[in-house]
Amino acid sequence: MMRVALIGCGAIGTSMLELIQGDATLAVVAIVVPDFGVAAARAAVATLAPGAEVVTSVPAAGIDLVVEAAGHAAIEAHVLPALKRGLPCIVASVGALSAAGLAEQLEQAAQAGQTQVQLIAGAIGAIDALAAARAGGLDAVRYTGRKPPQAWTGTPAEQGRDLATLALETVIFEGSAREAASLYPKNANVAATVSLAGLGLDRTRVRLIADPGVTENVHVVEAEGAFGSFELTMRNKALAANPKTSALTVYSAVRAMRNRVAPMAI
Ligand SMILES: NC(=O)C1=CN([C@@H]2O[C@H](COP(=O)(O)OP(=O)(O)OC[C@H]3O[C@@H](n4cnc5c(N)ncnc54)[C@H](OP(=O)(O)O)[C@@H]3O)[C@@H](O)[C@H]2O)C=CC1
Ligand SMILES: O=C([O-])CC(=O)C(=O)O
Repeated sequence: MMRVALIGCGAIGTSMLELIQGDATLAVVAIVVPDFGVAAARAAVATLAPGAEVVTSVPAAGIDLVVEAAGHAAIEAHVLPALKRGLPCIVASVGALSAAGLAEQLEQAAQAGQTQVQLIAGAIGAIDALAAARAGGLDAVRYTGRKPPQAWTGTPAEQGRDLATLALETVIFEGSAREAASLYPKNANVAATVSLAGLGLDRTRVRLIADPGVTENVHVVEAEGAFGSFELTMRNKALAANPKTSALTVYSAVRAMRNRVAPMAI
């Protein structure tokens, strides 16, 4: 039985707990949330993970794996120290690596702890193909993220426009994956993932679109290189608890956890 510390108890965290309830190979024994979130998290996990303690940092002992589903700030606060202590970590907030030096810090921490940090594919597919294609050389990688207007609330997309009354699809951002991930920390983790698997944060072109004509989170990746080319379109259903976040992110995190304990991984 693998003992897991889950960082974050929001839309992804609670859906993960629901999905792995009763899984004999995985036990979430600790749930890490900010100080002010402890009471709410205790209520939320009372039935989903009654054996888990709700804490404000990863416990010093009794943990085999750390799974982050909290947000960019949690990487520095919790993932870096856990790696240094030798705990393997699974990370959903891949966009955090857009911050200068953080990718290198994660690598150094994992080396110091003789462990590994795994960046999950999350809401996007074809990361395996893209990362493999990189070995042969990539020429161009473009990512387009299209979500309903309400998914962009609380972001710079609100500047100069009223998302609630948007009538036409509107490009709210065009630029590098690094800028996208840093300006839209809750909406453009996928941009960072695609770029880290492919041409890097600065050479991957990103477009983000608020579109009143869609109900799903639509992610498109176009890649060209020595391998040939591909175009991928994902039409992801969002989690009811958070319109910014695709349900596939939860399934991706659960897959990563199960692959750690399964006798055969795919
Ligand atoms: N790779 C991918 O494809 C995707 C990645 N993501 C990433 O996953 C993150 C979580 O998504 P989602 O669950 O929908 O978001 P929610 O806002 O629903 O939940 C976030 C949770 O994390 C907690 N939290 C926030 N900061 C910290 C911290 N420093 N330490 C511990 N816990 C913290 C929050 O606590 P409280 O409520 O008390 O503030 C809350 O419980 C996103 O911010 C994004 O970075 C999201 C979608 C796709
Ligand atoms: O869940 C999604 O559809 C994508 C997302 O929010 C992100 O990339 O941060």
